[in-house]
Amino acid sequence: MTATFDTDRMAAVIYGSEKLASRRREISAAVSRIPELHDSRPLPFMDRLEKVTEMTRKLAALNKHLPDIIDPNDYEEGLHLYHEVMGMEGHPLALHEVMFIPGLIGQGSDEQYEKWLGRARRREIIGCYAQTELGHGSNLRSLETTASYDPSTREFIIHTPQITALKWWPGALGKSSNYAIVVANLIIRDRNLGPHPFMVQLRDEETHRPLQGITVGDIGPKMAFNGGDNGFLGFDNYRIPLGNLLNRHARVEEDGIYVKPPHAKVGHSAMIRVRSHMATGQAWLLAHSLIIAVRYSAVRRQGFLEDKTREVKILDYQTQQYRLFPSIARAYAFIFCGFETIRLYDQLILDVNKHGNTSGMADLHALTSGLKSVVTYQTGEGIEQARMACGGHGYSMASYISEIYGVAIGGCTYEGENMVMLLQLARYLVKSVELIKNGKSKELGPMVAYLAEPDTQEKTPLELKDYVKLFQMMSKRQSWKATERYLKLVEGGVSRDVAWNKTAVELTRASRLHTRLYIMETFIRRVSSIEDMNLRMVLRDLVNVHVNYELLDCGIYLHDVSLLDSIKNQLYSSLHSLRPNALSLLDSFQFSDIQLRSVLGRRDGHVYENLFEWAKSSPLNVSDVLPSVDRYLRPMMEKAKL
Ligand SMILES: CCCCCCCCCCCCCCC/C=C/C(=O)SCCNC(=O)CCNC(=O)[C@H](O)C(C)(C)COP(=O)(O)OP(=O)(O)OC[C@H]1O[C@@H](n2cnc3c(N)ncnc32)[C@H](O)[C@@H]1OP(=O)(O)O
Ligand SMILES: Cc1cc2nc3c(=O)[nH]c(=O)nc-3n(C[C@H](O)[C@H](O)[C@H](O)COP(=O)(O)OP(=O)(O)OC[C@H]3O[C@@H](n4cnc5c(N)ncnc54)[C@H](O)[C@@H]3O)c2cc1C
Repeated sequence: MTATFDTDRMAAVIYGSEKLASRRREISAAVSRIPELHDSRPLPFMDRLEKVTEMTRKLAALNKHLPDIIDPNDYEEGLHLYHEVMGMEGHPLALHEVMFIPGLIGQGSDEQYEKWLGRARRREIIGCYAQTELGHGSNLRSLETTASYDPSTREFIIHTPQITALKWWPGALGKSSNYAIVVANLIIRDRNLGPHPFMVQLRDEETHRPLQGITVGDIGPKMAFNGGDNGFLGFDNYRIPLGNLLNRHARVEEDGIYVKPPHAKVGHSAMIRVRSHMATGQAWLLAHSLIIAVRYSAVRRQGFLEDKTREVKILDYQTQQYRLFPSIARAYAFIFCGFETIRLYDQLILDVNKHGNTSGMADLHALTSGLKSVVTYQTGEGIEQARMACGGHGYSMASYISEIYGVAIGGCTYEGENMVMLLQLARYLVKSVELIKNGKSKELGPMVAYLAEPDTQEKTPLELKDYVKLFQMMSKRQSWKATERYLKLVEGGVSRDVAWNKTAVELTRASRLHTRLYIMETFIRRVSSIEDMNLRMVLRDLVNVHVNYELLDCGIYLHDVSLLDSIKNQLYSSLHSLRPNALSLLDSFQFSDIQLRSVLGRRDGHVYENLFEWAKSSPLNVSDVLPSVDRYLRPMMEKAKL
């Protein structure tokens, strides 16, 4: 089937500009010409140590070739080059670019930039972000690592009081990093001033051996990210200079006077940054799995429809389309709302760092808390459907989908466990409803203004604005329902914390609906702004799949469920309309075969030949008879014959 649009033009929409889309193609082509940058053999055949070694080898090779391939100051080009060469299984710089440098930029003073930023950017030093501990990840107020100020030497003494205080999980901490931003409780004269970020050297810059007073290592294999070295870290009264508290916002004077930051949570900026970027990151992961599944579904033939002389492509089955197409729509929706969220984050950082204006922090915190939770969960769902859509071959590592799944669902946990983050957004929604109840609707931010709208009669949606209206109504009702349930318990004498816990499931439902509404609205807004009519029409088909699917999926929140019948019919017809363009919508992401690392999803479509070659290359097939057969199996069978 031929598509009705040009994939290069769609790539420009996906990546935000024609220039970046074409630079991505050039970068992929450049990488394909440099064998040193390719995996030396398929990653799924490697054990953990081999993977870590392979990632480190490629990283060093990449560092060498990088200036010939990209403009080192261009973040987007760099990101693409990294994804192409390093893939998604982790590497020594994984946290350096994502949290260490941004953490330093967000929290460090100009003087501290002078000291560490250039060195970090040149990769003279490698850093990570060490916050989570063995005993606590979500509840930052209970972190146990301390940084006690000693005015006599103008030093902080960093200490791990017990095993639960060991830092645990930080990416690239175990074996690669020689520096870390360590989040520890600042203690001055026995007063605990809460978690603050400190720049800490962990290893000797010459020998790479841990410094005296530091215990550091790898935490072992994980569901994914096994090319990376997530680590543990302990401190035994380890001293660092006063100047190592990252002090753009909070300061300690030499005599121990504490100067507090303009907002209590301004030190969380590195986390907010990652959360703001997660919607686009997860969209790429979802798109990775979908292109594998859709390419395969366009090759695989199984069973018959009308024509009994030729089996049908499995992509023509309505169930296959229902399984895959709503996720294609979500991948696009996540990208568009992701870009919008990144813009909001960039604006906030400018406001905070340049003008000391922190007024936008609560809004962005609420938004990104909900967004990271909904997007990671739905991405996981979509990838798992993509795997099942490939039948048995999806289960093989040749598809690479299980690796993508493992990486993606890590996002449900890191940067704030999803339930915990949904409850953060819920605090914002409850406060908003309380404002309305107290006659202060004018104080509502634009994203929650709909919570004050009166209920109207539900009617079959005909235009996109009708879908938005219905979604707003469902979301509003759930926010009100959850808030009223919570307030009733409080009014009945239950403590706020217990009342909150007794309402928590309803609160998370409200957060999900609010976030899904935001995703839907940004998707519609972006598609409506596209000038190229050809592209806009295709994306409009995708939006149709999205709005109908989302509404059906949330149908239990409607009062009049009879509406669902017509929505179902609209969904089935929009799936059918999308079929000719489904593959090209994913080809528009322009992932190279090198980047995809999937035998099943290669561009050439020679699925069976490629699978057979892959199987033959299995290390188990190096000899016809394995030593384990000689050692155990044959003697066992011989014995049975006696
Ligand atoms: C193309 C190919 C693609 C390939 C892609 C490959 C992708 C792979 C990507 C890999 C990247 C991997 C990177 C992973 C890195 C992971 C790193 C980490 O996980 S770092 C550790 C992260 N940890 C967390 O996120 C911890 C979660 N917990 C918290 O954030 C907080 O504790 C909390 C938000 C749950 C609560 O905060 P707390 O400080 O305890 O606040 P209070 O309860 O006291 O609340 C008071 C008040 O403040 C508000 N609040 C909280 N945080 C913020 C904030 N940041 N900004 C503004 N306001 C905030 C909170 O809501 C309360 O408000 P109130 O008005 O009182 O209701
Ligand atoms: C792949 C990966 C990479 C990571 N990288 C880093 C890193 O680079 N640096 C770093 O510092 N950390 C990192 N982490 C750690 C990560 O940030 C934490 O695991 C995460 O914040 C969750 O904390 P936790 O593990 O303590 O879970 P817990 O908080 O113990 O969660 C366990 C369960 O308890 C529930 N729960 C907890 N609190 C509440 C509550 N208040 N209300 C309701 N339910 C609750 C949760 O919903 C969850 O179901 C990484 C983790 C992973 C998986």
